[in-house]
Amino acid sequence: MTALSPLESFSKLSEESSIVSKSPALLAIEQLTIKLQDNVILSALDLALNEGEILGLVGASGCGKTTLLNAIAGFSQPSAGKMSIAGKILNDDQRHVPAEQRQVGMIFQDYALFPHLTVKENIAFGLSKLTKAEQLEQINHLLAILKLTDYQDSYIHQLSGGQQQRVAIARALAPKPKLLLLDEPFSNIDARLRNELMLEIRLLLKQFNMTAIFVTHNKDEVFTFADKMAVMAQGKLLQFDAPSIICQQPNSYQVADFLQLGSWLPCKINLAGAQSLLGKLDIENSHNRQADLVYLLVKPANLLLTINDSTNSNVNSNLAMKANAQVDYISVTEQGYHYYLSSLDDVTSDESMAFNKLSLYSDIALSLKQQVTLSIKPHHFLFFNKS
Ligand SMILES: Nc1ncnc2c1ncn2[C@@H]1O[C@H](COP(=O)(O)OP(=O)(O)OP(=O)(O)O)[C@@H](O)[C@H]1O
Repeated sequence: MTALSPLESFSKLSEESSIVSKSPALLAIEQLTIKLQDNVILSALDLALNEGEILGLVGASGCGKTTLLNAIAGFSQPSAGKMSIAGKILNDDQRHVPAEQRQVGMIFQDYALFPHLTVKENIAFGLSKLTKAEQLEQINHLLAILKLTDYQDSYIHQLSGGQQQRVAIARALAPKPKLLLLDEPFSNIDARLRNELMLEIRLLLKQFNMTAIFVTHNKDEVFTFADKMAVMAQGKLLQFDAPSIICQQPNSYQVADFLQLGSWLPCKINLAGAQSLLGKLDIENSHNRQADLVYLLVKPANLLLTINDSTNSNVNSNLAMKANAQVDYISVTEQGYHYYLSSLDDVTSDESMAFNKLSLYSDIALSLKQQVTLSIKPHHFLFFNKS
């Protein structure tokens, strides 16, 4: 996850906790269905965004993220559903407001800036309805806020990727849209600069109280940039909430698995608790949720590692414990060694309980195929059905 300073985390959390809806949604989408060449691409999708909120849209390739942006921008016509911005209906059974009348700005992945125009001329594009004096005032204001004044007469190829992106944002903000759509805005930015730029642009959008939706393949960008997160799969919205809530309480196996919130331990729940190859897990109300086979979401920090090595004095008390896992994969990361562990063949008679790719970070150096003992720290267990 992209690291935030404590202050940034605090301010982001305060913002997240204050996003409770008090006024009608700026963007309201109800039961939106889009068919392209007779294929249903978006299916009965509901979404509401308040003024000033930034939404990060994630989902596997082909799930319909760009199709949703295009529908909001007015580039494609829904086959059913209703959509409105600031109370103005854009689409319903009778209406389809054309793109140019929607007050929606769009920033494309490659920015689509005009190479033959200067920075200033690029920003002026779309301001033709204003007088020359009004245009100049608006352009100078944006140049100053986006720190582009010194580059106003430069051509696009003379700018860095980050500067080009700021021009694209200035051009999109110039006509004062009610909603800004950004398709993978950070994918062309050098990883080293990305975090800094995201925080800068987030602050800027907040200054304008701009409502925005951005598409990304990188969930870490959502944590840094967005107030809300929408997880999509196969044209449907799986979960929509603040990113911190989705991380702590994913609503399905699919969401937790897509966001890689942890790894999976098969368990069987009966009156005694949850049975797994890492021992019995005490859970509340297990009589309410007896289930054949469920999957426990295991965050790396909740796994405890014991080395099965008689020379290690720290683990003498555990010498009687039998190894239940082996190391399958090792990499070195900032958080220590990263291991994938799988269950040993002889620890279960039931294949369905076997685990693999349990993810664990540790400072202890292990070798491939080394046998270890794993256990789970007691915590609020999250179990999911796979289907
Ligand atoms: N013009 C079109 N005609 C028919 N099908 C289309 C058209 N455009 C997109 N699709 C299909 O719609 C589905 C969703 O595409 P879309 O581009 O919205 O996905 P995405 O989530 O943005 O993907 P990616 O993350 O790869 O950009 C895909 O299966 C795609 O093949």
